[in-house]
Amino acid sequence: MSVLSLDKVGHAFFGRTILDGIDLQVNACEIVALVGPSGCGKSTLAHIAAGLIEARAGRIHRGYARHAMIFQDPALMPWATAEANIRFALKMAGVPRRLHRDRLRRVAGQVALQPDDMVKYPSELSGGMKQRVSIARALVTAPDFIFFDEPFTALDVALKRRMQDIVIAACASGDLSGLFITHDLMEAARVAHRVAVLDTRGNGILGDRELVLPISDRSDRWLHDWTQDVRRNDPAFLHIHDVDERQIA
Ligand SMILES: Nc1ncnc2c1ncn2[C@@H]1O[C@H](COP(=O)(O)OP(=O)(O)OP(=O)(O)O)[C@@H](O)[C@H]1O
Repeated sequence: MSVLSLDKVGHAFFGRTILDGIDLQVNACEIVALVGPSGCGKSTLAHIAAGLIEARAGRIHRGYARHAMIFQDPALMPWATAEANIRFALKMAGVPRRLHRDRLRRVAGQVALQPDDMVKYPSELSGGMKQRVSIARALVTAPDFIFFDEPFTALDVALKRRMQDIVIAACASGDLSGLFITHDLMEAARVAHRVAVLDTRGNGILGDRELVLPISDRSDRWLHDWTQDVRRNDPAFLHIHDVDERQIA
């Protein structure tokens, strides 16, 4: 059963078509990664799917109860501690105050934030710690769907891996579904059950591939072989590269 369904979605900015004829489904308890080169419209599509932008064309059906979003920029309130930032999400979600302490403790454990970290302000936290707070802020409201908009693109390789592990563990422990936007095929293969490819010019979904091996069983070797295989043998994936052209411009 699909919990998110995009039907012939299209969008334009100032008369320039960015997305056209996008059909995409995410099923219950499924993480779908959407890959494509920089500028092809992935973030715009995620924002449309999450309801932040109204699509110019097509239909969107959301069958989940509550969603959360994790962006590349953690966008924490600078005047509030890590704990206050996370607690704010609880208040916005209308979670009764008596449940806050328990929820905060649990989510801090999930993202490995220590009590010392929780009382720090964003300016006192490293990039990785800020992203942990942002993941905690998303998880604390107990969403059943998460939109990930290139959340780990700015992080170094080791940190990126740790963050992916947090996401993988969180998804495995709950009935979570999600749409994970990334231009990094290896990341997509690491966190998702299915990888869909957006056309370079946002002109439809070129194809998608199911990853049958359980996420917890995917070794680095397996991930490497899978990405090489789809790049070489699946026409939909031919234009996907691990390198983000913005970094080599
Ligand atoms: N608010 C906006 N106004 C005008 N043009 C926009 C706006 N947001 C995005 N665009 C344009 O739409 C196109 C798609 O942008 P989008 O950010 O969705 O792509 P992306 O695939 O997520 O790229 P990246 O991987 O670099 O984040 C780009 O050409 C971008 O310049």
